[in-house]
Amino acid sequence: MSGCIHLQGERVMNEVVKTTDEALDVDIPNLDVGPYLRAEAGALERLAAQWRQVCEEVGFFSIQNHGIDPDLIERAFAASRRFHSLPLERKMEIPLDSNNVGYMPVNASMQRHSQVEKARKPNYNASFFCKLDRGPDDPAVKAGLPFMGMNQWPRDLPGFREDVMAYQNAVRALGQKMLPVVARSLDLPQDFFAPYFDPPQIAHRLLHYPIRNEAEPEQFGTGAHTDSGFLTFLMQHGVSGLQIRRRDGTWFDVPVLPGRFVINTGDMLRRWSNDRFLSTPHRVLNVSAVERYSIALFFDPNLDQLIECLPSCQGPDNPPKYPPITYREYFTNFVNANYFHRQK
Ligand SMILES: O=C(O)CCC(=O)C(=O)O
Ligand SMILES: [Fe+2]
Repeated sequence: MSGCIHLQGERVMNEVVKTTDEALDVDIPNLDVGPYLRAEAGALERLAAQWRQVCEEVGFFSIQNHGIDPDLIERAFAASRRFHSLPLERKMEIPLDSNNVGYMPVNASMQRHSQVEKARKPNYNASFFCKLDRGPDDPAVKAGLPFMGMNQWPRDLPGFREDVMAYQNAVRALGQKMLPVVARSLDLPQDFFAPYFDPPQIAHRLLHYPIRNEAEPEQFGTGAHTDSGFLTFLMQHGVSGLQIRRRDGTWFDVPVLPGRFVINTGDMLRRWSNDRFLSTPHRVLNVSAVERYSIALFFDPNLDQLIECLPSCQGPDNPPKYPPITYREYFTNFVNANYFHRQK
């Protein structure tokens, strides 16, 4: 199987990918980021060319040789299992708050922001959300800036915060390292994105998909949607369920790729790039007989930066399609539409 995955990655790289449908016949494309991270000569430009192709044609891909310690990943999943195994009352001591951090039980959100298809049922996943771990003296916390407050941590769960934050810090650092690749893939100077991610807006989500009631049709763990931001780094853990929509409207089952991150590009990058990069619809259906765990880290621009059509994605024949917007405005609309606690 892994040979097959590798060959598929090469096929996608060596031939021109024509459509999402063709690209998604066996696997999502895979990019080896190792040579770039080792600073090998020419690796940045080679990776940027591959990155451009998969973002223009598929919007979803995996990466290998990303340098994140497998033990750290295991510890993060162990922490997630320990948290989600707590009694509901314990988890509800830290309910998802106005900054969108804390615990959200099943059936407490619905993909209403999505243009993909009309959501008919709430999402059947429970999630622990956290962001950058700001302290009480952080200027953003003191100023009460929305979505930039302090995290809510469960009591009496030794090591949970440490393991979750170690994972977040590692993936965040990887996100920062990918910025020059995204910049070069869009024909921009390497350091173009740096000021927009100083610091980034992080949403870190430990997802738990309980076993589904098979009698319930359309009981999606996560309904069809596109992600709101820039890059999503997803780690699955043994159990599949993620599906990507092909252009013909059929759904492709993403295999579980041990140790590899699945990366997808989100709405803000699509808009920033004047629709050059995709924000591909996806959903989760846990058809297995076991619970599913995944960890999503949304690596997004600073909320207060103005996102204006990139200079390399416009021209006389290709005027900007969207007015400038802050990520704060876009994200606030997204959260208000999708999360029930925002409607109270
Ligand atoms: O759990 C997954 O595999 C995907 C989750 C997802 O798409 C999301 O949280 O936006
Ligand atoms: Fe998503």
